[in-house]
Amino acid sequence: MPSPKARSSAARSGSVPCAGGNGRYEFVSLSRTPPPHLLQRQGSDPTAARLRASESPSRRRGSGSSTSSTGGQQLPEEDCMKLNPSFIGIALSSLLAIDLWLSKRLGVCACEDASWGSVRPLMKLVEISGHGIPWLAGAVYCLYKSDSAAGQEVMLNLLMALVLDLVLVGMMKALVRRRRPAHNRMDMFATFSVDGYSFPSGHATRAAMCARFLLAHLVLAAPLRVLVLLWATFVGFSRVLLGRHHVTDVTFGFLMGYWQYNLVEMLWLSPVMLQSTIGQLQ
Ligand SMILES: CC(C)=CCC/C(C)=C/COP(=O)(O)O
Repeated sequence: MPSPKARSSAARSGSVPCAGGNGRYEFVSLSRTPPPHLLQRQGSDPTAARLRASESPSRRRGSGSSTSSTGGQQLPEEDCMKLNPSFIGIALSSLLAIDLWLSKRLGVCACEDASWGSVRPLMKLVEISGHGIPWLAGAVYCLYKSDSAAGQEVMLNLLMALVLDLVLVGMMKALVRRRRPAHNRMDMFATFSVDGYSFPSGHATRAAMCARFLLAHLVLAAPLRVLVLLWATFVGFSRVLLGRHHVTDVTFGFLMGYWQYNLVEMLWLSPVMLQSTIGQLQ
């Protein structure tokens, strides 16, 4: 084994330890060509293979073939590329790291002992206001109580939008399978199995979609319109404060909910269409 002193001087000079044939470690400079006896051994050494793979692309291209052939052993080019992180890969992992860090810092109501733990009950009320069950129950109740055809049409489409949202978010969660933040306590009421996953936030999609729906189909005074927008924003923000979601889950949830409303408009069920569909079924 190399002494700590040897290890630190190796780190300074950019060299790495390699196991020699007699079991001892020898140091090879990354910037200089290794001696011939080490070149031969690198062919079967995984550390050396990793080093070759992380060589600069210009040096690899210089070999003029589709395989790397340092030390006499052929290494497929695609293997080298997998080990070489792309710019997009680095950008994505940096974004992910910032997301994790920010979400953890903002999760100030994640439990009672957290810095804003005392407002957790209030945040849970906001959570319920964006939950699927009160919205579904409210839409069914209004549909039942509505005595105008126009009112029934709007409520029927709100019901369709809410079901569509549950299906699309469920599919997306099952596809992405991102875990919820580690600091989340899974004490949410009435969840589906996919709600164990984090991406995207179902509350954020519902809040964005329902806000657009209400603003488009309910004649509301200006202060109420502002209140609807504030409610939707707060529902999304409370997901991160409660520690339920990462920031990116909520951001994507808002975008998805906004887009879902366009889909609802495209699929809009009109009484005429419903009557003709029912007529065709009979
Ligand atoms: C049981 C019904 C009808 C809906 C489930 C609603 C729910 C719990 C969604 C999860 O939301 P987040 O993804 O924002 O945590």
